Amino acid sequence: MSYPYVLLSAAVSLDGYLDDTGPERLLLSGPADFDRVDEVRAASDAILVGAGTIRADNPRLLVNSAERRAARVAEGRPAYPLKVTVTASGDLDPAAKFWHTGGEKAVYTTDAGAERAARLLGDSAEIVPLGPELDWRALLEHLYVVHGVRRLMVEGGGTVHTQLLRQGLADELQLVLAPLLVGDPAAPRLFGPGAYQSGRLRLTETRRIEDVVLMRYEPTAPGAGAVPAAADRHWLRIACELAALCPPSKTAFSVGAVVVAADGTELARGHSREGDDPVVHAEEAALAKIDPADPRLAAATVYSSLEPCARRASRPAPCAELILRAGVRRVVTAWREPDTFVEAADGSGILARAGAEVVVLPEYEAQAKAPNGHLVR
Ligand SMILES: NC(=O)C1=CN([C@@H]2O[C@H](COP(=O)(O)OP(=O)(O)OC[C@H]3O[C@@H](n4cnc5c(N)ncnc54)[C@H](OP(=O)(O)O)[C@@H]3O)[C@@H](O)[C@H]2O)C=CC1
Ligand SMILES: Nc1c(N[C@@H]2O[C@H](COP(=O)(O)O)[C@@H](O)[C@H]2O)[nH]c(=O)[nH]c1=O
Repeated sequence: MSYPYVLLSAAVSLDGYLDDTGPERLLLSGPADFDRVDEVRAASDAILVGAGTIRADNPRLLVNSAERRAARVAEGRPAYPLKVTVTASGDLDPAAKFWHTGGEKAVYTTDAGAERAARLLGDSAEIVPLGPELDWRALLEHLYVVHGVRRLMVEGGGTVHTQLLRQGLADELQLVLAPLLVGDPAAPRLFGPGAYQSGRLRLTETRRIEDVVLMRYEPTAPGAGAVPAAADRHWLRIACELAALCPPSKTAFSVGAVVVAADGTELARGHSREGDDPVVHAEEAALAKIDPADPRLAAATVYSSLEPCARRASRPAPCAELILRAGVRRVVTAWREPDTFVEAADGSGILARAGAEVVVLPEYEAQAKAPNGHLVR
């Protein structure tokens, strides 16, 4: 399953509101920040808002800068990103600006919502029913596969942001804090109550833009079980970057590994042949840096650019076994082991038979293979 990179964008008041309850849209951003938003839009393949935002704001969601549109066209992309909305009711005003400005539009909805939306909108948008309920993963996969969307900007509102963050589907948050207070409990909030992934997000940037502050965050908590979260991709990418640091070898793979606790805390990382050990494997090196009594291991995830090994000549225990002994029960990898050194190595089988979950994210296979090009076809 491949999804676009999902960027949640919003401006909030000091007391955490997205808007007030007045009839006009509350301008939290200033001119320079709206221009930054325009730039982020121009770098996106699609922009999504919930039906509530269409009803409340009547937005156009355009790339306003002619230069940015021209640059998109010069790159062979449409002048405007695809505009996307979600609705369960299908209650969409056909006169809203959303349908009459910009480029292509798509509506993701339920089977029941699709009927009403089709009746109201005619052919002004593609209408995609996703079953009795709207499944966000199915929506993201459809955008990726059918519309070729690789970068999705989500511009709210709170109902939509809350679901994507809770389900571990947001790769990045870009929040602007505006120096004003709304103070009305009936106003919409950025994130609603409920169960989110645990732990702290990673702050990647802060930037003053006139009188507002842009804060960029990345969720860090691994997914649970077989279901990948956006942070799983981040950590697997790090494992692949570590693989590129390995001293080259003609007789062993170059692999990187990271061990991450359920709350997104990195416990250790390692790569093949690191330090003075010419045969150490990435997972072995990473696990050796963690106290075996660390209680976080039981709910941790091991990210390994290559499937953990099943058999070893140079050491008594293969990495699949070391992972199980450490108590880890979730592994995310990019690439199943080819027959180069061991016939039918099946580290995933060893792990799965012992009750561990093995998640393969094939979109990172090329990156995991890159430092091993001389060993595989
Ligand atoms: N400051 C900022 O940066 C921003 C502020 N805003 C503000 O936020 C407010 C709107 O936020 P909010 O009311 O939360 O609305 P949303 O834009 O999040 O839209 C919510 C609607 O989207 C549809 N929807 C959401 N999730 C699902 C799902 N899982 N399945 C099916 N349909 C779904 C439903 O539509 P339906 O009811 O049709 O079934 C739902 O009522 C406005 O006041 C707006 O001004 C919005 C964006 C950015
Ligand atoms: N009020 C507000 C935002 N609101 C967002 O901007 C959308 C309007 O887009 P457009 O009609 O194209 O100008 C609106 O629907 C909502 O998603 N965004 C921000 O960055 N800062 C703000 O202060």
